[in-house]
Amino acid sequence: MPALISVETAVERIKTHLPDWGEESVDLEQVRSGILAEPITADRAYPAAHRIMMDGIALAWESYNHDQRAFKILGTIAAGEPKRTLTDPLACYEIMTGAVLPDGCDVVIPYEDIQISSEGELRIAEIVHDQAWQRMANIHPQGSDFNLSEVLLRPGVVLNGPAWGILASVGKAQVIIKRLPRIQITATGQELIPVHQPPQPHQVRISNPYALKASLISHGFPDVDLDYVADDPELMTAHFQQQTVNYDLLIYCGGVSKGKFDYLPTVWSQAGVKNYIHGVAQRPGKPLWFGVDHMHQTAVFGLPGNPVSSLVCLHRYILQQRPMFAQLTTDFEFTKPLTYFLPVQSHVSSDARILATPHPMKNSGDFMALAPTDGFVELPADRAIFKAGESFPFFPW
Ligand SMILES: Nc1nc2c(c(=O)[nH]1)N[C@H]1C(S)=C(S)[C@@H](COP(=O)(O)OP(=O)(O)OC[C@H]3O[C@@H](n4cnc5c(N)ncnc54)[C@H](O)[C@@H]3O)O[C@H]1N2
Ligand code: MOO
Ligand SMILES: [Mg+2]
Repeated sequence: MPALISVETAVERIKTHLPDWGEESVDLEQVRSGILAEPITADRAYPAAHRIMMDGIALAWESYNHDQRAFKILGTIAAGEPKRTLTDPLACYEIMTGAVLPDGCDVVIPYEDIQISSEGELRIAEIVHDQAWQRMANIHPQGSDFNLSEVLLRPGVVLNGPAWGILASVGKAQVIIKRLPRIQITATGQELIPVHQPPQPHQVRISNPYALKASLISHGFPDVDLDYVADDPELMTAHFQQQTVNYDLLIYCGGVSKGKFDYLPTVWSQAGVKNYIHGVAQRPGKPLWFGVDHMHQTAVFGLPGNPVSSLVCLHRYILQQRPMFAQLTTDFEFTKPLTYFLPVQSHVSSDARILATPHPMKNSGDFMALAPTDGFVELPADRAIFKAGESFPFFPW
């Protein structure tokens, strides 16, 4: 293993060398998570016409302003009808939320403030609660949200609920997004057995791939397959050569440290993968390996096999989460010159601070210690004492 690099250098190298997996067009009907890859502009003014905001009556504000309070009702206008015209300023239309304001009208009085009476065919709306309405009250003016061609969403935004609603509103039936990587997670290790088999004392059930896949899915990477390869350089080489063609991101766990059976770094190098990281000054996760098979545009991560190490490395380096900040609730000490990823249980205080209670694990194989936690904080390498009340980057699971 070469000299250890810092967490910041590792993050920078990944950012620099991670392949660009291009773009793809998705159908609006396939709504899913993703990153927008094109600018989205307003296809017309929003709203496209003066839009009614309250069910009630539409009339000429000048008449109201001249103290007229009773208006003959000429008809009823629903949302979805083309624009009408009020020619008699002493009259009004009943009108519904979402309808287009008729020409000749410039105020809407809600039903709550009027009374309607009938004399034969004639129907009269009388304003009974006067709220000193201004011109255009209860009307959402044309173009008051956005003008034609204004940029609504920029490339790079995360497609969340509001974004998909905007895409639908502007008629984007097809949208260009960043292509998500096809991901395979491969477990390695002679000691591993499938989950449904009873383990002997020298065996452990394969658990890392399930934890990693769950985190990938919950952070917007749905396309994840699982696999296993034995600790055998020939099998590992064959596995890599086959899978680098099928996937964009190959995540292996285990087999990247200094052991006699940690073959993967050699296997990858001999298969032409350019190595950018092997060893980061951090705990857990020190033996982290990262490289790129430039011929196939495949990113290759070797996550250290200890379960807490692989999960922390996935979150810190592959998911590229933007951290929040959280305050420690108790003092914590870690004296080695390594960045320390400390599992924490978080909660939000009544004054809107995220509080992080440390749940240190005994070692990086102690996966069960993560049960009460919901993420980890990153404690810098150049300090040993971390005080209650201090804030640090917080990465939720
Ligand atoms: N001489 C040294 N030894 C070790 C060093 C070192 O710097 N010098 N680093 C240690 C650290 S730190 C870690 S972390 C581990 C990482 O080792 P590997 O990536 O080679 O992982 P393995 O040896 O294959 O496994 C380690 C441990 O994790 C368990 N494991 C692996 N895969 C799974 C899985 N899919 N599900 C559940 N558990 C898994 C495995 O059984 C081992 O117990 O190396 C240290 N050694
Ligand atoms: O860093 Mo290893 O990940 O301590 O167990
Ligand atoms: Mg090992």
